[in-house]
Amino acid sequence: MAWTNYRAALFDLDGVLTPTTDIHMRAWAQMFNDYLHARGTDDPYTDDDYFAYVDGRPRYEGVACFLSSRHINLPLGDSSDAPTAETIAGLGNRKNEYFNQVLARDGIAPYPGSLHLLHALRDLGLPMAVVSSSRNAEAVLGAAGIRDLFVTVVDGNVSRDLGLKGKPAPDTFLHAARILGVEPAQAVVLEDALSGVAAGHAGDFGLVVGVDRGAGADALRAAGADLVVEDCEELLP
Ligand SMILES: O=P(O)(O)OC[C@H]1O[C@@H](O)[C@H](O)[C@@H](O)[C@@H]1O
Repeated sequence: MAWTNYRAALFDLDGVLTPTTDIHMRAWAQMFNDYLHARGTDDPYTDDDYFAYVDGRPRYEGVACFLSSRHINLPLGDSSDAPTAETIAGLGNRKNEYFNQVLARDGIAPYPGSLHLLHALRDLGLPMAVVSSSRNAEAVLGAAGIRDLFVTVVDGNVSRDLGLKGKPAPDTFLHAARILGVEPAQAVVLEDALSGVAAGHAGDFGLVVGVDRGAGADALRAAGADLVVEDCEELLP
């Protein structure tokens, strides 16, 4: 990987730097299946639903996208909704409780290959940012002990405060590139979610790397990945 051709690296977090996708996936499955069961629906929520409708999107957009695939219409509600509320925000908050319980109980460590790559890029002096839809990104980076490696973290909170469109729109990646002072063509985007790869592609970034943690190499390429790897270790300079 010729990193000297680029001036910045923009990393997605969940599934690229930390194995938090597994925690998110389990939390989503528990929440959606409990909810579908309570509605008396036979057709369960599956991992395929996660990759198609939820992965990489901001929390409430993931809820809305999945429910709409099942023709279930709920009011949006508000982020202050109780986790018991039958609203899009309430269901998202319910999932967030499960996520935080597991994070607090089990902690999180970065993928070893990702940590090697981060250290190698730091040694090259390449500025790095995290661009995550998650509103838990700072907590995950802190728990993983890697927050200091990044100039900036554009997460779900920053994006909400600035009114940026979430992935698959390119806005959050473009915002991070602006903070790092580079043109999109000079930056590499690293993503595991189809929505995130699509965001990198839409932003005309110099290189969009798909990290295949389950979405599938063909699907990542179809979403706009220029290169697909199974682990960030393959990207060492
Ligand atoms: O609910 P959070 O922590 O704000 O995260 C929103 C989304 O953030 C993304 O980074 C994850 O890939 C998704 O699984 C998650 O649903």
